[in-house]
Amino acid sequence: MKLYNTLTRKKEEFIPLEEGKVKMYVCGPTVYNYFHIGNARPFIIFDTLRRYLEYRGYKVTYVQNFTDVDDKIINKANEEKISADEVASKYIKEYFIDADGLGIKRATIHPRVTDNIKEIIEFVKDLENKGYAYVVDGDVYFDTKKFKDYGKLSKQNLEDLEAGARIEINDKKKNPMDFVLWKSKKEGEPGWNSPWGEGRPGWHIECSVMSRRYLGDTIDIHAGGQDLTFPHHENEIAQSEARSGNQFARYWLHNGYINVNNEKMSKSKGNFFTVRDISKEFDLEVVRFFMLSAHYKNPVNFSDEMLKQAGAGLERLYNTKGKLEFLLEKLSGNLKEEEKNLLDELDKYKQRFIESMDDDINTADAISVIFELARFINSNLNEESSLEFAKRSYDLFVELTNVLNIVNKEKEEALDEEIQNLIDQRTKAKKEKNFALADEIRDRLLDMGIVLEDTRQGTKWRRV
Ligand SMILES: Nc1ncnc2c1ncn2[C@@H]1O[C@H](COP(=O)(O)OP(=O)(O)OP(=O)(O)O)[C@@H](O)[C@H]1O
Ligand SMILES: [Zn+2]
Repeated sequence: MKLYNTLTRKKEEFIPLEEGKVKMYVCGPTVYNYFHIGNARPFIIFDTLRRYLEYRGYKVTYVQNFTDVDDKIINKANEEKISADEVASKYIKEYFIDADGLGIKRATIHPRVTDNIKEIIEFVKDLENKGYAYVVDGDVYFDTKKFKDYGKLSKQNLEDLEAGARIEINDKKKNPMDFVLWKSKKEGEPGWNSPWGEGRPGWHIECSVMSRRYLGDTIDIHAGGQDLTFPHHENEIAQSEARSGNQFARYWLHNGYINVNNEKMSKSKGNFFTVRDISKEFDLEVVRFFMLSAHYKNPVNFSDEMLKQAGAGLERLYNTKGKLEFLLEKLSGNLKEEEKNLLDELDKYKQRFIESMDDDINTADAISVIFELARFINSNLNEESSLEFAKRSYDLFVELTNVLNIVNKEKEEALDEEIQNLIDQRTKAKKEKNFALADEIRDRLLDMGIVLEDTRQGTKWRRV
């Protein structure tokens, strides 16, 4: 399997450190609000990578953190006159409601920063002892000049970074690119005792610490949105590698942006849609399907129209599954002679699906293969087929859709009453010579798996 590694700017063969096992860390949400469709992208994409790795037989340990101490959380707590911990706990609960709706599997561990303060202090202390950190008035900074590889992920050297940086004036830092590891406590903020006085951790240190605590000094995959490459991930590398002397993460994966009118969806710009709001109008499985329909590195423009299209595509796959389930109940018998060649064709879909996913988790191509499989099933399976062939087709369809965790909800069958109602509308339309409407209703019924037969006694129907 190949993955595009931001560190080398190349698609590389994925070889885990330990055979058969994958250690993976994904930067999680800052919990002060419902998360938006842009934030949902890394959660869905890297959940899919994890599911695919598991499908290929790896044992995956998957860590996704919650940033539960941060300026934005503190501001929200002060606005609402509750504690930062209450804000974070509320939105962690809400996170899981939306993540479940999106079909995102729980991480092996979902650590919170505030449960790791002791480990963070120890880590910062180590950096200080090794000469990579300095203290000014109770703040601790990382000394970027001391870490010779600084800039290796974002491929910029320190001088260029400094020249291009629009960094706030801060007289306490020795160099503009230095970043805070520990911040002294200010009025109205939560704080913990430390060797440098009361304070709280900076942002970047949490991921270095939690990744090390739960996965070890060197991990296989570290992932997040493209905006995290610099400075967040660059700083994580500096902290972790300065401390351990070993490589931190071997494969760095970054997803592209979800945009609105070609601008990154973000909380600060206000151009965002929360998953919670979208869930009032769409089944969240449609959002998952929409995300997986594009390659994860490509930018994607988000709109209602795109979601509707994704919904229609998903519906087609449900219809194929419905047809297969119907046939499984009806058919009998072993493979027929003429079906033997078709079995080879079935297997080709599986191979092509695997090839697509092996190519830097190309879910867009993998979904195209599933659509082709659906077309194959629709044209090669009917009431004359054998049960065995229907079963093989069904098993493959379910196997592939399960890897992406799509098309696996129980859909209610269209009710007879609803069908009769549509047939009556069509009969009326035909009487009124509105043939376009009549045809439209017939096609709609066909999409629901219902075939009409006009007889002298009136219109009869049956399931496909
Ligand atoms: N528009 C977007 N498209 C794709 N990924 C995004 C987008 N916005 C944020 N992300 C990713 O979402 C994840 C969660 O990050 P976090 O909760 O810190 O959001 P954020 O970066 O504060 O969001 P915002 O940019 O809206 O303030 C990160 O991996 C981040 O890179
Ligand atoms: Zn992180």
